[in-house]
Amino acid sequence: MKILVVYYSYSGITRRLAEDIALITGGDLREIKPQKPYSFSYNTAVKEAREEIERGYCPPLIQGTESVEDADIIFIGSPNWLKTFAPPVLSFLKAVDLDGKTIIPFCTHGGGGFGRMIEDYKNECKNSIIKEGIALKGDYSFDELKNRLNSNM
Ligand SMILES: Cc1cc2nc3c(=O)[nH]c(=O)nc-3n(C[C@H](O)[C@H](O)[C@H](O)COP(=O)(O)O)c2cc1C
Repeated sequence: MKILVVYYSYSGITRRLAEDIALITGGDLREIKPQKPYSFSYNTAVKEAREEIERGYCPPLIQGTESVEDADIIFIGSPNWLKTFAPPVLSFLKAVDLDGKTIIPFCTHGGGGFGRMIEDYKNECKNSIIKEGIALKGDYSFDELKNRLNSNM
């Protein structure tokens, strides 16, 4: 069973979670990178994110859209941005063929859990099997993650 761990991370917390998931599951790691990075200023980044999410904008990517044909299970990770996944993840979902794939969403957040992310994945990936997924705050422990992964797979 081939596992792929795909993620977008703005400030590194989701990257760490993605790396831990890849380590525990033996999956391949793939980072999604937008052509134009979001502002280093948190407040400006929130404004940019809000504007893009409101209009369903898919920012062009410089990395991450290679074929996922070989993967059976795809973990897809994002920070919770205004209750959903970050726009570069939407670009990824639209760029690759996820039909028939099992998707396990994961996110890191500042208290809002998945928000409405799971519903948004279900809307975007109508022909995929969307599992319950893993939402964690940045201060999760490796053992906690291991337990959550065991109950998800
Ligand atoms: C633009 C923006 C919007 C955010 N919106 C939310 C939110 O709606 N709910 C929440 O719990 N956290 C929110 N956060 C906090 C992030 O989800 C959290 O810090 C996350 O762990 C960051 O992951 P990263 O380091 O991989 O980018 C937001 C952060 C940013 C930058």
